[in-house]
Amino acid sequence: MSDTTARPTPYGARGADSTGGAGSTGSTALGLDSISKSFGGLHVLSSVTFDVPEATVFGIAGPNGAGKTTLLNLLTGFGTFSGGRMTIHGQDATGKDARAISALGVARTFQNIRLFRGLTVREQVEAGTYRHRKASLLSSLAVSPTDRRDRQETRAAAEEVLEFVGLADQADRLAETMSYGDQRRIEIARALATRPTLLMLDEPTAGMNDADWLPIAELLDRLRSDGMTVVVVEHNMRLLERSCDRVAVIAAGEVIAEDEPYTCLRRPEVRRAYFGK
Ligand SMILES: Nc1ncnc2c1ncn2[C@@H]1O[C@H](COP(=O)(O)OP(=O)(O)OP(=O)(O)O)[C@@H](O)[C@H]1O
Repeated sequence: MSDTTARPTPYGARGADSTGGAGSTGSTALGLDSISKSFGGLHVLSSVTFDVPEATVFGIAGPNGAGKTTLLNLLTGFGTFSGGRMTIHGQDATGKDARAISALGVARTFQNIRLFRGLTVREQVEAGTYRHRKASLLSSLAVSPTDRRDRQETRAAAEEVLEFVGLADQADRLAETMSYGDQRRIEIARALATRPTLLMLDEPTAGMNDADWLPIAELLDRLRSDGMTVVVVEHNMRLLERSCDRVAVIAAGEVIAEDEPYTCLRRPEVRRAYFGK
């Protein structure tokens, strides 16, 4: 793993170190070295090793039960490593909890949609800006004279993110009334509102039809153009091929292939893992 403190620009290329250009800087956003995880006697991950370069989209594929979500959980501070080492933007992040991982610039979405019931689209995203606000989440959601300025900043930040993901015109709708695809985009918007430099998405197109997943794929393209690093766990082969720079395939807890997507997904060992032949 390379050791670097270089940071990509946040989405929208507004970071102080912005070069205004797209594409990888050549340094490592996420480095995994021999990660393993067991639940009791059950070995779920064995010696998972790969590097994710900055400003790239990296796919993680594999059959059901392969260990993809377990890996994403470890990488975001949910659960303890049984072995191995992880770096984020060149810093050792092994064993850090979710709060510490978030402080390193990581945000994630979950396989099952986790939106707050009863909040509008805008409020869902405002909740994500909380990490950067002086006021508490509750007070920043309330309209009070004492924190009006903070409230305005929160609103502006949420609107900027909603514009970016194409949901600005839906901001005042209750999130639970939105389509499944839009709810997924709200989740991504909420993660982006934390201003991450490394975004991890767990099956962002699960259950979607073409009309829904293509906007997600286009969103990944724009995030990469703006310097974001994205790790995406996906079953959607078309998205993996279209949007990823590299893909790692995990089967039974081991990385069985890692390459650029077209080649990787056609390897015989990958076909065997998926189709048994
Ligand atoms: N907390 C846990 N305790 C025991 N076993 C677990 C736990 N979490 C996951 N597992 C097991 O680890 C294995 C990998 O599960 P995981 O959810 O990571 O797979 P996955 O590749 O994400 O699957 P899918 O594509 O279906 O979401 C499974 O056998 C699962 O039952």
